[in-house]
Amino acid sequence: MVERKKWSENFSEWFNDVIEEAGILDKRYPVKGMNVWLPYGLKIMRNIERFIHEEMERTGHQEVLFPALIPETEFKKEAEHIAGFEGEVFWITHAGHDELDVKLILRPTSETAIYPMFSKDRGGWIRSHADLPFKIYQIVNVYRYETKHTRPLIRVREISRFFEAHTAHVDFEDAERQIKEDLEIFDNLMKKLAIAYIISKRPEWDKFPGAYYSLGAEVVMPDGRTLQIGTMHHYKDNFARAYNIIYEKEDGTHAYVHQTTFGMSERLLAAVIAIHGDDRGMVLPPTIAPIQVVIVPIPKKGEEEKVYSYAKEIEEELKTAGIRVHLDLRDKRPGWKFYDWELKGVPVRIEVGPRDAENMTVVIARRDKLEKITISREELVDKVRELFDDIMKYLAERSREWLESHIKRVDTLEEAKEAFEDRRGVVEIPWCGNEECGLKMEEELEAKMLGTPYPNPEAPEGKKCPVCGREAKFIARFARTY
Ligand SMILES: Nc1ncnc2c1ncn2[C@@H]1O[C@H](COS(=O)(=O)NC(=O)[C@@H](N)CS)[C@@H](O)[C@H]1O
Ligand SMILES: [Zn+2]
Repeated sequence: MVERKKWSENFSEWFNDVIEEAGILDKRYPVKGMNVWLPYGLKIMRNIERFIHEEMERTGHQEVLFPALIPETEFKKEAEHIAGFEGEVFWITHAGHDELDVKLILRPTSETAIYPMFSKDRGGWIRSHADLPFKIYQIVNVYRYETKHTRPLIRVREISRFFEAHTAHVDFEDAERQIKEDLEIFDNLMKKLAIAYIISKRPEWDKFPGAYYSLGAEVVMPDGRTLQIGTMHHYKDNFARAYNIIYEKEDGTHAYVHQTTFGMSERLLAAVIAIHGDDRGMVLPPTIAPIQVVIVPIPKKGEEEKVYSYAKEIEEELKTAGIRVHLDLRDKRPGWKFYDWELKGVPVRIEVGPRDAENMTVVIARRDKLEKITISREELVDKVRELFDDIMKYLAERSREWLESHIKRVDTLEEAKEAFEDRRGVVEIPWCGNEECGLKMEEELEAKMLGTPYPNPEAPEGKKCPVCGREAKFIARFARTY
C-alpha cells in the first residue's frame, strides 16, 4: 500500500490517493478532466442519486432526458448566458466527412436545450396556466472547458453526474416558492449525507449567467477552502423572453413564465469523502455505503469450519434484515482486510473468531470512532441498526462543529487577513452593499465573496464598511474556493 498523506497534513494528495486506492475513479483516462467511474465509486454515487430521485418524486418533478448536443442557433439566444458560457463550451463542427452547416455544442448545462421545447414556437410543452408549475429534472453528463486546475470529482471537464432541475411558474412569487422548496430538498439530502453547509446569496457580479439571483451552498473542505456543492437560480422571465415561453392566463391574456433551476453534481461525493474522511481513508454514512457491514472471520488453525459457519449465519441474518452486508472470505490476513475496509469507509465491521462462535458473541468495530465493542449474538441486528443511527448523528455533529469552527466574524480587513492565514474557512465582514467595496475586499483578501447569508443578510448593528466607512447594511462572506 502506498503510504497515504494524512487527511490533516496534505488534503489534496490524500484526496487523490483515496479516490484511486478506494476504487472510486480511474484518473488515467486519456482526456484531461475526464475520469472513469469504477464499480465501488459508482455504487456510492448511485446511492446518493437514489435520494435525489426520491426528493424529486416527493416534490412532483418529472424526470426527462435531453440530447447532449445543442445547435449554435439555440445556444445563442440569451445574451448573458452565452457571455457566461462562451469560453467554456466544446464545439462539434464535423460529422463523418462532412462539415456541419449548423455547428453544435456539447451541453454545459441544459437551459438552451430544454427551453425551445417549453416554447410554443417549438415543443409547445407550456401553453396555459394549467401547465404550471412545470417541473422537470435530469441527471446527465455535461461538458465544460474548465481552464482552472482540474481535480477528480471537484473540477472536471465532463461533469458526468450533473443534476439539473428546471421549473416554470405563473409569476415571480411562485418561482420564489420553488426556490424555497429547492432549499428544503437540498437540506433533506444533506441530512442523508450528514453534511453541514451554508447558503449564500451570490453578489450581483458573480451570479449564474442569465439569472436574476443565484444562491450557492458551500461546505468548508479540510484545507479550509470552500466547495460549492449546489446552486439554485431564479431566472425571473429572462429566459422566457429570449425563448418566447408564454402562457395563457385564466383571464385569456398572455404572460411570460418565470423560471428557476437547481444544480448539483458529483461534488456531493467529493464533499462526503473529504468531510467525513480521516487518516485511514473514507468514512461513509450508512445511508449511502454500498456495504454497510463487512464480516471478517478470524479463523484459528484447526477451528476454521466453526468460524466460517458462524460468520455465514451472521451474514444470512443481516441480509434477511435488509442490511447491505459482505462476508470477506479472501485469502488474506485479517489485519490486511481491516486496513482495506477502513480505506473504503465501510461503517461497521464485524470480527468473529472461535471464542465468539463458542460463547455466541460478536465483536463490532465502528469506522467513525474506531471503537470496538463485544455484544451477544442475539442482539446483533438491533445493535447494528442502533449503531447506524449513532454513526449518522456523530458524523453530522462532527461536520457541524467543523463548519462552525471555520466561520469567523470580524470587523476589519486586517482581522480578515489574519483569519485566512490562521485557518482559512469563511470570513464574515460588515459591508455597505455596493459593488466596488465588495470587489475591493475580494482583491485585498485574495478571496471570493460567496455573498450574503440567505435568507437573512443579518444587517449588523452600528458597523461600518471597512472600505468606504459608510454604514454596513449586510454581512458579506469571503472564502478561498475550489
Ligand atoms: N467543473 C465542475 N466539476 C464538478 N462539478 C461542477 C463543476 N462546475 C459546476 N459544478 C457543480 O454543478 C452545480 C451546478 O452548476 S452551476 O453552473 O452552478 N448551475 C447551473 O449550471 C444551472 N443551470 C443549474 S443546473 C454547481 O453548484 C457545482 O456544484
Ligand atoms: Zn463600502
